[in-house]
Amino acid sequence: MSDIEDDDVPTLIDAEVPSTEPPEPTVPLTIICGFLGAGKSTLIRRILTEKHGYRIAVIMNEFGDTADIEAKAINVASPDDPLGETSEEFLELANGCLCCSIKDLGIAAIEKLMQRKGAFDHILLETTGLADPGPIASMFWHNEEFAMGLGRDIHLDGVLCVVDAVFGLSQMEEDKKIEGLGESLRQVAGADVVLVNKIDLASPEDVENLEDAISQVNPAATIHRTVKGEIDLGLIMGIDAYSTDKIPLTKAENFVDATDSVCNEGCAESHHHSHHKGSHHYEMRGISSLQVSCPPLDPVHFDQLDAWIRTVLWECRLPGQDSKPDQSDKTATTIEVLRCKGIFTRHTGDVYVLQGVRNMYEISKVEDHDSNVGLPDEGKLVFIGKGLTEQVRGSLEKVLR
Ligand SMILES: Nc1nc2c(ncn2[C@@H]2O[C@H](COP(=O)(O)OP(=O)(O)OP(=O)(O)O)[C@@H](O)[C@H]2O)c(=O)[nH]1
Repeated sequence: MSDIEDDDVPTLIDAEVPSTEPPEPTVPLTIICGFLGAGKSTLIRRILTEKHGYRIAVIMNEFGDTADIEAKAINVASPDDPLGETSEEFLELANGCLCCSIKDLGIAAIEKLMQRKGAFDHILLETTGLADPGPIASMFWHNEEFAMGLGRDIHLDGVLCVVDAVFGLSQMEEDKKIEGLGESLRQVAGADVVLVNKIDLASPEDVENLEDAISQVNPAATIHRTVKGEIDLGLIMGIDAYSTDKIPLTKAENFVDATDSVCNEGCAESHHHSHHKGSHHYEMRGISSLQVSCPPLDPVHFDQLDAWIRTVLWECRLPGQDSKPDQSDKTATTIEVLRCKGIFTRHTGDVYVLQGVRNMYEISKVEDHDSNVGLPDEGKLVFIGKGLTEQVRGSLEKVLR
């Protein structure tokens, strides 16, 4: 007889078998910001009324004119509210879009919208003309609270900024504040896609100058020219600008030539602003960008890059610098990164993507990249923000080589 007691007989433990079901897809969310009067409402009105085949939920601060104009087309559908007392919160439109009005960007309102998940495929979130999209973007990206809740249903697809082709340049130039940066520059800096709208009212030369200024502030944004927000919605939605597990097409293009812009006015070719090529440091009114080539990184250099980003984003200083510049020293510049992106390889050949919004960032390996998406010969890192001087560039280049 065995001396193993019954109790000792190993029993099978119910191990949690990983589900083979693919995770539920999350709904992409695009933040729309724009200069005052640039044409945000016009774009949104178009989206809410035209037959385009997309089921989009648009969240706006107030219905305003949009709802008045579309009142006849609106079918207020609220089974729980036959009297329509709360009908101003959700309106289902004839073209399949859902219009939602919220007074603030509180998570609760968006949660309410998500109860209608399945009724739409994409969310557009309009901000007021003066909003800095950065804090809103970070609310939807890598925020622990968000990840536990709404993050299971929503992912940030991109930030779209509408700029007035006529007044945009002067708005950007005038928009300097004694302390910090003006909102128009923050909007351009934080955008993944910029619509230069009202090009029917501006000369081609003025449009080019404006696009140059936009590229100076944000070389990684894709620029499209529009009249009355007329654009293929596929160019502004589903761009996956914050993805860390694949390389979005737009981004790869941007990294190959960050100053290309595409015209939607029947103009087939991209516009090249060749005088910026080869330049790696741009500056406009305190806000600037750094674009640095990145060779394949061995483990030491990879760790150095990670530590560099951590120090710059979290401590607003360069590694090796004791502390952030003394606030009373007017000549010293504090570093403030608003957005960073990058694609690079490690010495093993694995491709990595860097994504960052303000002080949050992620470096992740691209598991399965589409070989059709051309990678640049060398990796590229782009930082957009304040105080990104030549000294900062030198410091970054030093840790990479
Ligand atoms: N000529 C021309 N007018 C335009 C174009 N886009 C918008 N407009 C007009 O410009 C004015 C302002 O447009 P809106 O769409 O209200 O601008 P907005 O960005 O929503 O404005 P705010 O919310 O007040 O900041 C309106 O009278 C529009 O009809 C365009 O491409 N060309």
